[in-house]
Amino acid sequence: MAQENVNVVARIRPLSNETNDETCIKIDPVSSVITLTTNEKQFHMDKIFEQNAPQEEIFEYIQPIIAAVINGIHGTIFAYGQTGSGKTHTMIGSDENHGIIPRSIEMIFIALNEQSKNRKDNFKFKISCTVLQIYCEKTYDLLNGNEKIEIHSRDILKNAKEVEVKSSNECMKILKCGLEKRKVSGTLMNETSSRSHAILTLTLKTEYFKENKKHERISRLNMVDLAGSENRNHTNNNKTQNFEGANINKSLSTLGQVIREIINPFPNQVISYRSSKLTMILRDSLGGNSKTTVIVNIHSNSKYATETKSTLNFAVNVKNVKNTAILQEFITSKETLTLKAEVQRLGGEIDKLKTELGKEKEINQTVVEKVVQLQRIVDEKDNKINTLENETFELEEDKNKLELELKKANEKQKKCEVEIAEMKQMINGLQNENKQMKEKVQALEIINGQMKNQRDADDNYEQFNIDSDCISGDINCGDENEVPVPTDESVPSGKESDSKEKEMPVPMQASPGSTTNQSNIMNVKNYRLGTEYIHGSWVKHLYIFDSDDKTMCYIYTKGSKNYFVCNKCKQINKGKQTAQTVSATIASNENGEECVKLGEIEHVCQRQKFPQTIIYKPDYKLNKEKYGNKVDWRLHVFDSNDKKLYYNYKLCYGDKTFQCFSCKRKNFFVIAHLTTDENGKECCVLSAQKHQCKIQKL
Ligand SMILES: Nc1ncnc2c1ncn2[C@@H]1O[C@H](COP(=O)(O)OP(=O)(O)OP(=O)(O)O)[C@@H](O)[C@H]1O
Repeated sequence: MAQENVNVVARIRPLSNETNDETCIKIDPVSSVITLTTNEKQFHMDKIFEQNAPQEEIFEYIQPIIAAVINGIHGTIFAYGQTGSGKTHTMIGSDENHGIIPRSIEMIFIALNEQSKNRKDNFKFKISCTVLQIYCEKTYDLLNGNEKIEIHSRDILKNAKEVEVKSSNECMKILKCGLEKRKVSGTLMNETSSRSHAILTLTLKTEYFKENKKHERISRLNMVDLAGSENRNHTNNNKTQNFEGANINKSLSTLGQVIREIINPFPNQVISYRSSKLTMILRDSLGGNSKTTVIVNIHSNSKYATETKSTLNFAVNVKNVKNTAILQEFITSKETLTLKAEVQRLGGEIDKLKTELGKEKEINQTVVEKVVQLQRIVDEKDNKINTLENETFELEEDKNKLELELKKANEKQKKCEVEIAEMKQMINGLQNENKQMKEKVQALEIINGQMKNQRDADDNYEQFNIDSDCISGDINCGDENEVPVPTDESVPSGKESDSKEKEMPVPMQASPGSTTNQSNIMNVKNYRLGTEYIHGSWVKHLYIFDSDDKTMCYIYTKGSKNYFVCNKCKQINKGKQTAQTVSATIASNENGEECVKLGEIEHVCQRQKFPQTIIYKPDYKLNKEKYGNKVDWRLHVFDSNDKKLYYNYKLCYGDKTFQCFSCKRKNFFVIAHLTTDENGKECCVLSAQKHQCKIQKL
């Protein structure tokens, strides 16, 4: 890879029709030397095209570069010179007189099409173009709506729009279209002065197969029409044009500086390509991988001698720049190609999958959004449920409170009902007591009447003898015929018998059980005449009471005549004649008062409790109760005060005799009878025996 210098061509434009039309240079076309007449300084060129040199001649000279590009080597052609010196004329020309660019394009298409047609190595080519302009140090893409772009330091055209072109005409159309947007304005020096640097780049991609290997060549041809340097003394520009001119000069000055650095580098010099956009773009063209031809356009009027000198200095400098143009060919084996194709196919599949993944992502996104939406709804429902639960909880608390209050109220009501029931019972009890008291009063009145009658009857009192047969008899077995059944006249009411001990008449004089031989005469309050229900009949009795504790002392049963026999003694002394004198008689004393006269025989039998109790409804209750499969009659006797169950009797001995359920085994005689008293009133007569079993609750 040999280095070669940048090829520098000078093109002298025809003199303008200005007053001073003398030239400031002398040309030696053979030695390609230009001499400045002002100082006789010589400038060596590679080629000099004089004023009348036609466009074809210029193009013919630069053709080798175009050919190199066609063959895979980068090439650059750019025109440098003062404003109005013929740069655009040289590079682009006119429709009638094409410059280098259209001719190069035409040549490239002709050559490649010909190769494509004639070669047998499967030759193919592809051409694309970009058109940029640098205006006031900013880069614009003329094929993309003159959009401003940034130059990429490594891949210059990375951000530029690259348009594939199939023919030279198409390419020229696109080129023209782009260049129409180029910044151009009329100046004193040039009616159509370019105010920007225009860079057209053609990228050629060719390929062919040789020995089963693919040969790919990628080369670029940069064709640059620079904006012209300006001398203010000659331009008479407006403010904008002056500003543009200053920028152009600065840019060209940087180009000159970079060239000087390339040809005269300091040790470890870093070439300042990055100092301007133009030098960045021309980096490969100056000191890099490119064949480069610089056309310096010279306006040779002596008036522009300074500009010409500057241009010639630039030409001399750039001529010293060395480039190393390398063939841009890439050879690929068949296997690599297969692999590349596979990679490409896989890349396609990856793209496809990416697209599908994108869709799936979209779907997932939608699902996620829906899930989020549903979650939001669930959260809202949860909140509502929580609120309702709280309300339910509060309502339940209220309900519990109310139930508690209701329960208390019910209990209070029950208590009140119980109290009312108790009050009613109490009232009933009191009413019963009242009734009983009334009955008692009535009975006492009857007794009083009877006593009065008795007193009258006993006025002719006669002494009696006790019937021994009667005494020896058993009350349970045989004397019932002899015992007179109580009558209305002789028997006090059952209620009287039911009287409690505290209500019993209190003895006034002699104590029962006295051992004196004298007959004991007792006042009326110490005895009472009554009846006792024995074995289905009422037996007349005489009760004699203790004076101290008011309990009954002795009980006498009506004898056969007008006297009474001690019922107890009769049993104790069964079969003995000693009991015959234990008798009592109702009589009158010497004062005419009713009294009881006891027999003279010592009375030794034990004292007895009041023998029986007569109870009226509702102090007892007859119930039909079921015990297992049996139906049984029960008699419940109640306390007269609180109506609690007193004793529980079970039916036995016929349909009207009941035996205590609790003490029936202990005491055979604890029985009750349902009967009528001597007044025909329904009543219950409790056993004469002492009832010792426990009082039961109902
Ligand atoms: N060799 C030439 N033969 C005939 N006419 C020429 C030649 N060179 C330049 N001209 C004419 O001179 C005028 C200015 O030329 P041109 O626009 O190419 O200059 P320029 O260097 O591009 O100027 P600027 O830098 O201001 O754009 C044009 O009218 C052009 O036709």
